Amino acid sequence: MTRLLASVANLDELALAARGGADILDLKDPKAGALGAWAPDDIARAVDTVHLWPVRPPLSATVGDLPMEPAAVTDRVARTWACGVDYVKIGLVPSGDPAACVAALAPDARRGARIVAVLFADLWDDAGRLLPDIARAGFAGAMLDTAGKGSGGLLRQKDIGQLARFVERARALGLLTGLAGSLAVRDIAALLPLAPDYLGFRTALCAGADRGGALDPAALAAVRSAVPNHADIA
Ligand SMILES: O=C[C@H](O)COP(=O)(O)O
Repeated sequence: MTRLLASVANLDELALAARGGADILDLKDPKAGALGAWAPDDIARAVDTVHLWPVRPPLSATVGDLPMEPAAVTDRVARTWACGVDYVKIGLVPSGDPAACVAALAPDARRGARIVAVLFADLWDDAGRLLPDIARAGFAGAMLDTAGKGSGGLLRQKDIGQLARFVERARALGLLTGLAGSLAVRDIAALLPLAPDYLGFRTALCAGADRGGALDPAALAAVRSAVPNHADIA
């Protein structure tokens, strides 16, 4: 079953996205880059907020667009995980040493941190190349997204066959799988047959598809109605 991940920029949007039926709430500052991070205090506040709700959707948090230096990456992932989220998303880019960063995170994963690697379809020729390392390091999942939000979106960067191979390869390695990257409502029907664990959205949830603008409940409702709701089906 494919779930809907909604990236939210603040606590108001966190509540709006939950009310709108998002399955995974992703704490991200869209104005601060592809993986713009919330401040740690705000992440902790979001964790406290959802703990008061009768039904608590999983929370993920991004760590910012970091250079591929093991010390920087491990520090940010550990600090974000310590805030109490369910998943920490870390972007991997081909410059620097992404493989060393993945290996350096293995001890955190062994201690229980659920880490999701975000690979960027517009930066990696073979986005699946690092998947075996990611699985070996004990990451919880891997997703494909786009770094350049003006790059036309995921389906402009990779064709359906390439996306299917990425999802299959990650799944075969035991990883949760996600797809994102300026996805629009019209893209959803083509992606659902690949059965990723989740599809991620920010741009499509905002009025006028303005990623830095506010989350629009009507836009979220349109996305929600295109991604079958597992709660309705169950
Ligand atoms: O993780 C999901 C992303 O926040 C998607 O953002 P986007 O739809 O603006 O590419």
